[in-house]
Amino acid sequence: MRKLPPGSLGIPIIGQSLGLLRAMRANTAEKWLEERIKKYGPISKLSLFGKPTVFLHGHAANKFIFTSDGSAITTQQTKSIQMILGDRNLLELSGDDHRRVRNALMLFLKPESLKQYVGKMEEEIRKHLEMHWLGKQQVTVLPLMKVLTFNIICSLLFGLERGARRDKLIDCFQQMIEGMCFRNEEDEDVMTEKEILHNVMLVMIAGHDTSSVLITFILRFLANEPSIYEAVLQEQEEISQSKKSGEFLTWEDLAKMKYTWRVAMETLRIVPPVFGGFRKALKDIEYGGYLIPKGWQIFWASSMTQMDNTIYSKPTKFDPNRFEDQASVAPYCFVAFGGGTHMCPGNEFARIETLITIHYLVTRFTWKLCADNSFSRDPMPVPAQGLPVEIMPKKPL
Ligand code: HEM
Repeated sequence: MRKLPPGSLGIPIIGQSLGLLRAMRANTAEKWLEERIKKYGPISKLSLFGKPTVFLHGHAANKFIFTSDGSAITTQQTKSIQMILGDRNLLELSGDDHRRVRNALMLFLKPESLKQYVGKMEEEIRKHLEMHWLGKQQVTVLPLMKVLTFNIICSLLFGLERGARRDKLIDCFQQMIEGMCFRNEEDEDVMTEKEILHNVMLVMIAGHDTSSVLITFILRFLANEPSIYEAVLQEQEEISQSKKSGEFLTWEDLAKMKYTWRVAMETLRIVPPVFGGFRKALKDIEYGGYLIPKGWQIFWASSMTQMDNTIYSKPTKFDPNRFEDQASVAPYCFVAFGGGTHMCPGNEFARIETLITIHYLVTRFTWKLCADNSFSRDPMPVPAQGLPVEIMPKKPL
């Protein structure tokens, strides 16, 4: 007879939701989960957001969740996310429906399309720095990065100005819309109007909130780690010096920003913007000797795997060189972008906007932190006071 995982479902409806939310606000959610793991092991039951839940910890569990075939485990978001994004967004879809909608979205997010956006993103970043950073002595980074990443995603999705660059971009965007509005052999629309709307909403939200947190925390780590800052600066100065004044960055320049991307990955490891996620068991599942009953929620947490000292030595140390040889990072151990069929399709987009922004920030400004290093989760990480910094310009934009 298979048994349920250890742990308690807590009081009806509320269960442990308040405890976890409180811990997230206080930035002690990792500790909260660690205590569970110590007490019950890597598989335990609890009750979150009104549903019986099994919390699974570790890279083997990540693999199990991300690679499970759609007939056993499906994605499921909390009611509040469903209400904001609608029930036909990618995160809610599985199987053929998910493949169809995701393929349409990938027309916009694939590397060949992304190559066209480098100049457009750079324009947005320069404009942003001119408007919000130049001439200021102090800025608050997180809200500004939210404005920037929102403007980038809006400008790429909707705000195409006249000119040769627009003509190029419009082709890509048109491809995405055509992909979404494509008709199959039976002359049916590949995506319904509702799916187009729900997924544009998803890209707008998923595409700016996460990257803004990443860029903000990179700035915080760079301010605290002078030798790492120097190495990033050197990499970016070399690229800057190879260009004529005002010349745009190219796809090849971005490929040279290897160390800067390692810094970004280490930031994503220690402060993943997405703490974890939810799935739902579609049938009774056996895992690790326990039963996960049909209909129960499954909860995974990226932070827990990425701070596991059996995977990353001295996990609290900020060390970008861990990612020098990316092949040495075992599968399902770096899950800031998730994994499997629902793995973030915007990871390359995020990489490009992050690298260009950091390029401009380190080559044009220096900054000093004006608040302590604490942060809370809401549910995304929010640094103390939004990360106010004192800034000094180095050279014109
Ligand atoms: C640092 C930046 C980012 C991080 C850390 C991040 C993280 C994630 C994670 C963890 C998931 C998987 C959720 C799950 O499996 O439950 C996800 C999914 C998704 N992300 Fe991102 N993301 C980032 C940037 C972006 C950007 C820039 C876009 C779009 C331009 C985007 C669009 C999406 C979409 C559409 C999904 C749903 C995919 C699916 O269900 O098939 N993300 N993201």
